[in-house]
Amino acid sequence: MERLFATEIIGGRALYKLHAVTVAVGICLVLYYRATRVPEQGQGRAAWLGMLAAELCYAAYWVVTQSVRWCPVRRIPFRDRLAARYGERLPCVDIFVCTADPHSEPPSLVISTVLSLMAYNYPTEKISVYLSDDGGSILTFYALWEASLFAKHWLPFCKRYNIEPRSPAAYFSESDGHQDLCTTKEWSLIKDMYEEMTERIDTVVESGKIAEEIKEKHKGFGEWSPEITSKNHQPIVQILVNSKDGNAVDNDGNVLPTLVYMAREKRPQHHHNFKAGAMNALIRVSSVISNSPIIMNVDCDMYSNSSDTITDALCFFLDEEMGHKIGFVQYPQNYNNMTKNNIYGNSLQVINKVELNGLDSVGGPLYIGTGCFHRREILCGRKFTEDYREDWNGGIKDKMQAHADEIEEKAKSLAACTYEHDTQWGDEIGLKYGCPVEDVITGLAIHCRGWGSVCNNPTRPAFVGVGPTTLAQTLLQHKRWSEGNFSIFLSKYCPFLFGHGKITLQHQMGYCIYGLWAPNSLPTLYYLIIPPLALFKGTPLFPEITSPWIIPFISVFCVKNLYSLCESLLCGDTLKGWWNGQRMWMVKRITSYLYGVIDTVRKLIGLSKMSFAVSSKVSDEDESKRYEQEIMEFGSSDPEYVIIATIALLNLVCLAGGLSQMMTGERGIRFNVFCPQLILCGMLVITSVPFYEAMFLRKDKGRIPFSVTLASIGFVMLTFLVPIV
Ligand SMILES: O=c1ccn([C@@H]2O[C@H](COP(=O)(O)OP(=O)(O)O[C@H]3O[C@H](CO)[C@@H](O)[C@H](O)[C@H]3O)[C@@H](O)[C@H]2O)c(=O)[nH]1
Ligand SMILES: [Mn+2]
Repeated sequence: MERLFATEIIGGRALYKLHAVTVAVGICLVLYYRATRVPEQGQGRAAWLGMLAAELCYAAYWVVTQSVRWCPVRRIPFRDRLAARYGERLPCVDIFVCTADPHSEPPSLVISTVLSLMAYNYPTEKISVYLSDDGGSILTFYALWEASLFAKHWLPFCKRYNIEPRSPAAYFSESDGHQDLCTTKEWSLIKDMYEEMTERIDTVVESGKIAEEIKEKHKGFGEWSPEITSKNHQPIVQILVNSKDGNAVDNDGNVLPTLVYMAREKRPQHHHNFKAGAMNALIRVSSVISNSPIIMNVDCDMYSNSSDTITDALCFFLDEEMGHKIGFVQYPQNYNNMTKNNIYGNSLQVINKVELNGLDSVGGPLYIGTGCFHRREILCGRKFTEDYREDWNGGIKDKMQAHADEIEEKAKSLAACTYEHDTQWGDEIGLKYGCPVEDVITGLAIHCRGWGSVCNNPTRPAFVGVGPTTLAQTLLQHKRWSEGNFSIFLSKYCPFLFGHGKITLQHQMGYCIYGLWAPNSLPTLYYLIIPPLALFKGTPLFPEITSPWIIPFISVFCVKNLYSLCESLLCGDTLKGWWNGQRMWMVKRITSYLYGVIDTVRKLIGLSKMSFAVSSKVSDEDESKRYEQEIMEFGSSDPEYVIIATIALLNLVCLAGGLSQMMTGERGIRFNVFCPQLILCGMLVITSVPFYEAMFLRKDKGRIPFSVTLASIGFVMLTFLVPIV
C-alpha cells in the first residue's frame, strides 16, 4: 500500500561531517595542550585549570549538540492519498487552546486564534475547539461568545474563497483587499464586521465591564458573580456551539465546529499547576463532550496559518506501516512579529529547522507545548505495544442536544480542583506537574513509554504566534525554559538515567541540548571574565600566536562559527541576524541561564517554588517602535542588565588596558603572547557595541539607566580585585 508520508534525509551531510571531524580533532588538541602545559603555581595555574575546565564543558556540550546533526530528516505528508483512502472515516479532533490572563493575552487575539482553528479544511462536525481560560475572566468568555457569532460569517467566507491565513486578525493585516478572489464589497463587509467586533471586545476589556443587555443574551454570563476573582472561582464550562445540535449552522447552512469555554476551578488553597493543570482539565472535560481520539493543542497566540494542517498531521498517525508507533506530531513554533535581523534571536530557526528535524531522526522531536497533535490515549499514559492499533471511530457522536446542560454539569465536576486528589493525574496520566517546561518532560515520558514522534515542518508554517519583543521578555522566557530543562536533567527524569534502555543514546543526548543550556552559563561567565582580566594583569592563558599550538584553537573557533553561520543562513537568517543571535546566546547565558541554575538549585534545596511567568503578548508603542528599528530595549534597572553591562565594560577596560600596556611595554606584555587574549577581548567588545551605545550614547527611554551603568562600574572595579593565580 502506498505510504501516507515520505521521509527524506536532509542534504549537506558531507560538509557537516568534514566540519565535525575538524572540530573534534581540534578540541582534542586544545584539551591535550591545556592538560600538558599547566603553569607553575603563582603563574596563573588556577586560572589555567579553570580554562581547562571551561573548555572541557564546552567540548562535552559540543558533542551533545552533534547528536541531532548527524542525519536530520524531513517528512512529507501526502494529504491527497489520505483523503482518497479514508474519506468519511477520518477521525474526530479536539483542539485545545490555553489562555491565562486577559491583559497580557488580549481576548481579541485569543479569539482570532480560535476562529482560525474553527476554519480548518476538515469536516466541521469532527472538530471541537476548547478554550481554557486560567484567568477565569468574563471578558474572555464574552469575546468567545462574540467569536461564536462571527464564526457564522467567517467560516463560509474562508471556505468560499479558500483564503489563508484564517485568523481574521492576521488575514486582514496581511491583505489589503483580495479583489481577485471576492468582490471588494463582500471583503469590506466582512472586514467591517470583524473590526466592529474587535472594537466591542477591546472596549469591554478596557472598561472591564459588560453591559446587562449583553449578559442577557447567553446563560453563561450568569456564572460570574461579583465575588469571582481569577484565583478563586467555581469551575465553569459552557458549550457555546454544539455541533450535534441541529441549529449550530453557519450562514451557508453548514454545521459549525463545537466550541467550548472552560475555566477550571481555582481556590487559593489548591495549587493549580499552571498550563499543565489546564491541559489536564481540558483532557477530562473534552472526554465527556467529544472525546476525540486526536488532541491538538496550541497557545492562545498561535493561530493556524495553513488550513490543511489537520489532514497533514493525520497522514502520520494513519500511515499503515509506521503510524501505530507515532505518539505525537510536533510542528515548530514560528512567529509573525520577528524583525529582519532578529535582534533578540527569537526566531528559533535553527532549533526549528535543524534540531527538531535532527531529533526526528533519532527517536522524535520534543513536545514543545504548542502546535502539537497527540493521541488521547497516549497523553493518558498508554504504553507502546507492537500490536497497538487505534480505533479511529472513537469519540462521542450521538446527539446530546437534549442534555447539553447535564453534560456541562458533568464536565464541571471534572474541572474541580479536588478531582485530581489521590489520582495519577499530573504524574502517570496527562501532562506532568512540577516542571516549568511541562511539555518537554511530558514528551520525554511518552518517548520513554516506547512511542516515537515526528516533526512536520512544511514550507508554509502551520502555526504562527507572537514572540517576545523586548529583551526583558526574552530573558524571562529563556529563564523558564533553561530552568525547566535543567531541573529535568537533575531530577529522576534525567534523560541519561530515566531514558537509559528506553530511548537511544542519541535521543538522550538530544534532550540534553536543552537540559544543559543552564549550566552552560558557568563556563561562559568564566570565559568572559578571566581571560580579559588575565590580559590586563599580564597572565597569558593561550599559546603564543606564533606557536603551532594556536592552530587548533583558531581552527575550532573558526570552523565551528563558520558552520553555525552556514546553518543559520540556510535556515533563512540574515548575516546580521546570525550575529545578533550570537550576541543573544552570550547574553542569555550570563543572565537567564545563570538565573536558571540558581533557581533550580534553590528549588532542589527547597528554598523556592515553581512558577510560570506568562509572557506578555502586548507591548507599548514606544517599545514597539524601537523593536521595529532593532534597537535593544533596556529601560529598567533589572539586575540582569547590571550583569550585561559589567561584562561589557570589563572587556572594554581590559582591552584598552591590555593594548596600552603592550604599547608602552609595561609588565612585559608582549604582543605574541597576548594576541589571542586580545582577539577574544576585542571580539567581545565588538559584540557589545549595542550595550555601550545603550549606556553612553542613547537618550531614549530604552537606554540602560544611569544607575545600572554606575553599579556595573562598581562591579568592574571589584572584579579587578580578583587575583589571577
Ligand atoms: O497558568 C498558566 C500559565 C500559562 N498558560 C498558557 O500557557 C501558554 C504558554 O505561555 P507563554 O507565556 O506564552 O509561554 P511561552 O514561553 O511562549 O511558551 C512556551 O513554553 C511553555 C513552557 O515553558 C509551553 O507551555 C508553551 O506551549 C510554549 O509555547 C499560554 O497560552 C498561556 O495562556 C496557562 O494556560 N496557564
Ligand atoms: Mn507564547
